[in-house]
Amino acid sequence: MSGRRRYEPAEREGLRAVDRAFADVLRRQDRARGADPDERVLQAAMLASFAVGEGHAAFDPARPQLLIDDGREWPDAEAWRAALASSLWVDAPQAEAAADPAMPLVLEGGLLYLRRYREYERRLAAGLLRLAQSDSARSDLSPLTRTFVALFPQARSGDLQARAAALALVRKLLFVTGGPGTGKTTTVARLLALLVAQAHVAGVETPRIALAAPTGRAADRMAQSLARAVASMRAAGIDPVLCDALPGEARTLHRLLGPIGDRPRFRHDRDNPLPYDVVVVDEASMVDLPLMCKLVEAVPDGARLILLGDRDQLPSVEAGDVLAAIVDAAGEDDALAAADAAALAPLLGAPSRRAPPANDGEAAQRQMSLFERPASADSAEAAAPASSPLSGHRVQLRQGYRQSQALELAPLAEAARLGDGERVLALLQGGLRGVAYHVGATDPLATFTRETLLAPWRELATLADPAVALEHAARQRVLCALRDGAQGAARLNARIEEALAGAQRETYFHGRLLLIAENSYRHGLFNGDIGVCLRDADGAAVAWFGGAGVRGFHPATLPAHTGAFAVTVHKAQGSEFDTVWLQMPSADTRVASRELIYTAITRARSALHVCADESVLRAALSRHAARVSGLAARLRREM
Ligand SMILES: Nc1ncnc2c1ncn2[C@@H]1O[C@H](COP(=O)(O)OP(=O)(O)OP(=O)(O)O)[C@@H](O)[C@H]1O
Repeated sequence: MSGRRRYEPAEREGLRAVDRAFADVLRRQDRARGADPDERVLQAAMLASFAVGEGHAAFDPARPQLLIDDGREWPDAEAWRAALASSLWVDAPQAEAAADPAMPLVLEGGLLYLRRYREYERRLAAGLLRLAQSDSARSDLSPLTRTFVALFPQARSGDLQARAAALALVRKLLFVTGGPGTGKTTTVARLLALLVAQAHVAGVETPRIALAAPTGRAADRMAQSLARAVASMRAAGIDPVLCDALPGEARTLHRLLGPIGDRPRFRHDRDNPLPYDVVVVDEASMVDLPLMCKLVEAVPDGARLILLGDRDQLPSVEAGDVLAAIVDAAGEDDALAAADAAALAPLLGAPSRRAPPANDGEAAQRQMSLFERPASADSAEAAAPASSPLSGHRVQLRQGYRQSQALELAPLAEAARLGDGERVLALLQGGLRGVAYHVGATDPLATFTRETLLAPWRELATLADPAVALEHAARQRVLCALRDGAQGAARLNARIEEALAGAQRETYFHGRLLLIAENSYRHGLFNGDIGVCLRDADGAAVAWFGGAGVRGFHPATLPAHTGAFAVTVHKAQGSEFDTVWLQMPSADTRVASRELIYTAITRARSALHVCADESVLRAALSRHAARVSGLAARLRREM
């Protein structure tokens, strides 16, 4: 949304003024109509408001400690829910019905929602189920076999990338998930070429394809990765007609949906859907509940939505843990259902020769499930649960392909993903190529690391060419768990600036890195965009940004921005850097989680420095960035 800033994590243990004001309004209205306010209801109302600020979709009366963990006594969850159920402020609509707009709160599935967020969740679930239930009519896929084999030579040996692409032919809704470098973009390039080929075989128009991502930076990366994937398809001899049909640019989701000034509504919605046949969204873990709802509603009937992402990354800063909820609803298992296996057999390989005739139902099912198991690492998987409408809509890519000679990241990322603190510490202490562990370090500017940290930025300050400086600007970042505090991004950034340019520095000194903190369509600058300040020959400061060409701005005209030598891990989502310094706080904080550490370390391309106390790392790795949400239950139709 133009002009809106993203909330960043701060160490905050108390309700906000806005949460108290909400309860005060309800209290005054209770009194105005002569009723005695029920303090348990008002307290829950405050917590429901606070919960949204903390990234939850709702407040769970059984888990108030997720929000405020100061040892206080809380009401009994069932008694609390009973009080809420009898309150005039709380609606309890049927699962698929809209809540009463006169009621500010909704109690559903044991969770207390602000009505607006309950509606986002309900509408999102309805939108996803609409797409999931409108799968393509089954057609004979044999005419695509030759193209498919050219695109996926490993298809018949259980290649999950091939499976994802094949499923896209029969699904209107598909989630392709996997860690960094597992080939999500590569798969999508090939999958899109396959969809184009399918249209050509069917004699229908080439599908209109849109690529989008939550931030400008992520959209740029998506476009670049896709361009590389298309170049490698051309080199492999894929039909140039298919390659030419793929889009060359990716947009932010806001741009795709079409903002209307600063209003929260978009030009494209259910009544005015997007003019595309295929919409692909990268970095889906960063998309929050309201935006995902608006996106899904804007996808027209009959069009495809393909979401790419890594569910182990931090959830969106704002409310909702949407990708994780979707993946939970789809089930961890991605074995092919029998009907899909049969439909995709011309591409992925025929069912076993021992397969019985198709009319032998039960036996066919048994035989098919032998065939369906992927030949890869997942052969131990159980059959896909048939219960969820989303099962069979997700493929999890598991093999990492991005090899770095310099950085041995994979075992560390895997241990962090699993929250295995002992293994992470053993790996860090044992020494991994490209990884430096500064045990107990609370300050990357301390003498023994100071010059290593500052050297790349001192070099940046010697550059004059904006394009070269911008390329250099992406090389190194300090990533912090928090924005505030001694090890927070704000203070560290200021100290790095002082170390580079002195206490008396000008605000826009030569070589200063900038981070845009809000979307501005007027400038074509977006939350998360990184720029660099350079002084021209006359000493005037110009802030340079990449994206659609190299563009210079007078710093005074920029939208809200901060320094960018040190940023929060949240702000770094969707970006990669040659060198990452992860600075953990000196004491444990509930903001630090395994998802935060996993996200931070997987931003590194060739070098990683970890500055952390062992106990802080252990505590963070033992914690999930848990979010309260009813989305998975709604998608499984359990709510
Ligand atoms: N099947 C494959 N065989 C060989 N190399 C592959 C394969 N799939 C992907 N790669 C290579 O692995 C690298 C990472 O691929 P890609 O960018 O598609 O991954 P990604 O999952 O989209 O990464 P990210 O999470 O960073 O966006 C690329 O260099 C790509 O060429």
